[in-house]
Amino acid sequence: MIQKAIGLLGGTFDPIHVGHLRPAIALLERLNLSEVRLIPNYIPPHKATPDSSPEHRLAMVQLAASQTTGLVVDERELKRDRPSYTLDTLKELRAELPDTPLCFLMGMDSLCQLDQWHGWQQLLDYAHLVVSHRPGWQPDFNANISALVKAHATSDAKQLSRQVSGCIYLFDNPQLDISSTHIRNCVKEGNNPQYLLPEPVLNYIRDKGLYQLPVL
Ligand SMILES: Nc1ncnc2c1ncn2[C@@H]1O[C@H](COP(=O)(O)OP(=O)(O)OP(=O)(O)O)[C@@H](O)[C@H]1O
Ligand SMILES: O=C(O)c1ccc[n+]([C@@H]2O[C@H](COP(=O)([O-])O)[C@@H](O)[C@H]2O)c1
Repeated sequence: MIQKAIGLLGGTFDPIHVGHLRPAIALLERLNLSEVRLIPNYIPPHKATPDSSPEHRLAMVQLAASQTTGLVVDERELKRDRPSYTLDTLKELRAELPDTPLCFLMGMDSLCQLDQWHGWQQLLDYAHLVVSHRPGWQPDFNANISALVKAHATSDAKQLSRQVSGCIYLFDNPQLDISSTHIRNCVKEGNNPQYLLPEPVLNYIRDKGLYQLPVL
């Protein structure tokens, strides 16, 4: 029997912010998910080395999750000493949860570049993709992504509970112009990023002196 769906939000989370958390909470409700797992990556496949260590990024994700019912932290990618390919994570989760719909959440920037991901054509064999709109990223896809969306898109949220994988759902979320890059730059420049991220996460950044420019 098919179980209640879960959400998966992978990210570098350097640091985690409201642009991650609001769509996660709204999708928990919209898709009637039993939980959303926040999955910090170890080595981001397509990004420069994060400014802060995996330990700090995990601690910030834990602080954010501890404030919100339904958000939990999944540390599995931090335990793999190699690039954090989503396909590997989804294969592991599918083996553990064969009857559970897996909804991999991402922003529109990620969907627009999905055909650069490792094994991208197999992702939908293991999970649904649930995509939040993000300022600066229009759904004007290249030929690969257009074909993928055309073959798999559904506007029926309930479809994601009826099958365990294989759908693309575009979420009509309010767009939040927030990024980790902007927050890191705010801190570096001595500006105040309050309200763009949870207060305990900002306190952690200040306590640990993260994202400060090196003193020359
Ligand atoms: N403001 C946002 N709205 C919608 N989705 C977002 C937003 N910010 C991040 N995401 C999504 O969350 C996931 C993890 O993002 P990530 O941790 O790389 O944050 P980021 O803000 O994009 O980081 P950076 O600025 O360092 O590139 C990605 O799928 C990304 O598209
Ligand atoms: O599997 C891949 O090739 C791949 C390529 C780029 C990003 N991802 C994953 O997508 C999520 C968001 O990535 P990022 O770089 O926006 O933090 C995170 O879980 C990454 O590990 C995965």
